[in-house]
Amino acid sequence: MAAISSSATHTAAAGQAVPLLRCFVDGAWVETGRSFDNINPVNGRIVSRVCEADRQTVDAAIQAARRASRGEWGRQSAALRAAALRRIADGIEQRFDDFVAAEVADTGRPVHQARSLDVARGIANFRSFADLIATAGSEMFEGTAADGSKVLNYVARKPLGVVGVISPWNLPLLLLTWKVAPALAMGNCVVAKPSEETPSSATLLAEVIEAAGLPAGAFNLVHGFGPDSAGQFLSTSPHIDAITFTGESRTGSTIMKAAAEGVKEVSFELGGKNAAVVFADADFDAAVAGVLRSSFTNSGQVCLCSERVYVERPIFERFVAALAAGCEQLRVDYPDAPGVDMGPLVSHTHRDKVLSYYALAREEGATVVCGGGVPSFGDERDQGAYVQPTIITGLSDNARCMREEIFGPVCHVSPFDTEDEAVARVNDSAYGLAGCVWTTNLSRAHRVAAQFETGIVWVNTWFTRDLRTPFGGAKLSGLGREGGRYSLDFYSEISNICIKV
Ligand SMILES: NC(=O)c1ccc[n+]([C@@H]2O[C@H](COP(=O)([O-])OP(=O)(O)OC[C@H]3O[C@@H](n4cnc5c(N)ncnc54)[C@H](O)[C@@H]3O)[C@@H](O)[C@H]2O)c1
Ligand SMILES: O=C/C=C/C=C(\O)C(=O)O
Repeated sequence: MAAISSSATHTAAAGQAVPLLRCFVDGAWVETGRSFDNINPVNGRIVSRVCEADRQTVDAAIQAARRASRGEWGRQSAALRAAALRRIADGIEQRFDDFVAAEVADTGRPVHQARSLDVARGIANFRSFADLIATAGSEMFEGTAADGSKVLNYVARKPLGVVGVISPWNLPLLLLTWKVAPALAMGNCVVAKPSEETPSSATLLAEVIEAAGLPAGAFNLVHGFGPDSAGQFLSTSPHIDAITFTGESRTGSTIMKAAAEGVKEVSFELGGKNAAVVFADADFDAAVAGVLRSSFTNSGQVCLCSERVYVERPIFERFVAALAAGCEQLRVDYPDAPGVDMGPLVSHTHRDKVLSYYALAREEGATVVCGGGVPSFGDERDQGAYVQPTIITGLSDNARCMREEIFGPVCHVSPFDTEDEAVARVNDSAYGLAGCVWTTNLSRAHRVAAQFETGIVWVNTWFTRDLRTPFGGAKLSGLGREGGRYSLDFYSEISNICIKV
């Protein structure tokens, strides 16, 4: 288990001592009257106990952030804020193994993924926004007043003030820092509420930010759940200036209703039902490997994963056979097992949701090409939240399994005959987050990608990220874009100043 130095000790029901993860408010570690178990999904054992922030604790965090936003942090120069972000990045790097252990304990993901993706991106997120604010200029327009004298118009960016950050459990550190880094970079103060499923790396982040010497109140961490808990207390508070949220679309809708009350700025990264389209002219082996990655990475618990795969008919049977062969070779195992490809789902609750879709697929008439159940290990992992990676075919596009986000290691493969048919079927979705196109025809790549009603399209690759680009979804998949200057715009109050020279 990670060395979470800020934790106290809790005696669990079975009598064993486990860490008690605390909230971080106004520069102090705070215990609250209520707490909840944090469970390791590999074996169902308790990892730690977590303090649940009540309304008073959340309000205290918001008030501390407000004081700090009126203090030095909000007035810091961009150079000093960039230096602070770099200290945070360095602090994560120095405790790299602690962060890896935290992510693995909470999620059961492969250690190699926690190293190469989750923690690496936590560092990169802070460094990329430090670099950006250190070099980002602003706009200036020269003009002429009515009396003929010269006027200068320039754009000024000021902090919004207090930003609420609510993040999900699937890529805990990556997604929390993807919001916290730009929010702090732009001089805001933050109250962060990580998912109740994954509190450990967020707690370590608070330790690193504390050690980096940011003023008390600049960053606050409140643990808890959504409804009637810290998430709701934060998102409905009239004393925050903006809310940035990543999670399910229906949760986003709930938060948006609350934000409407005070006309709060919102940025939403929500659900998806992403499609991959494989043309007959694709590099066959690359497409098979790419769809295996885009369907089963992180046990399918990535918002960008392909749950719908459309394959041009001439190669459909061969592609399904090759994909199934690859799926059956995926190693489902302990996080540190040699060659492990996939760990458990994040919780028993989520496993039951995914298994309910495996059952629904059968009810809707699907053919289960491989997987479709729960692996049997004959050891403690049978008390974990493992499911088999699964491929299904044979459903109509109107089936629930083709329209609802499952968020597990499963994809449905359908044949198509024409490019226009493929595009129409991809876009026939309430979601619009990401898409993938596999083809060696350059004109077709550009033509098809431009027609996807999604915020992101990858061609002959997947989840390749340039942090300067706009990231976000259309339709039910989100509101706004973050990344590069798009984040600077969201996390700033932008004003125009006109000076008669
Ligand atoms: N678009 C993206 O970039 C992106 C990235 C990752 C995950 N996601 C989506 O997130 C979902 C999985 O994450 P999840 O299960 O944690 O989502 P979720 O909506 O259940 O919870 C997300 C966060 O919101 C909090 N929350 C829940 N209800 C709330 C409420 N009423 N008020 C305030 N806060 C509330 C939770 O405690 C958690 O911290 C999937 O739909 C996935 O597609 C999207
Ligand atoms: O599960 C969704 C993954 C989101 C990834 C990002 O937000 C990113 O790569 O910046």
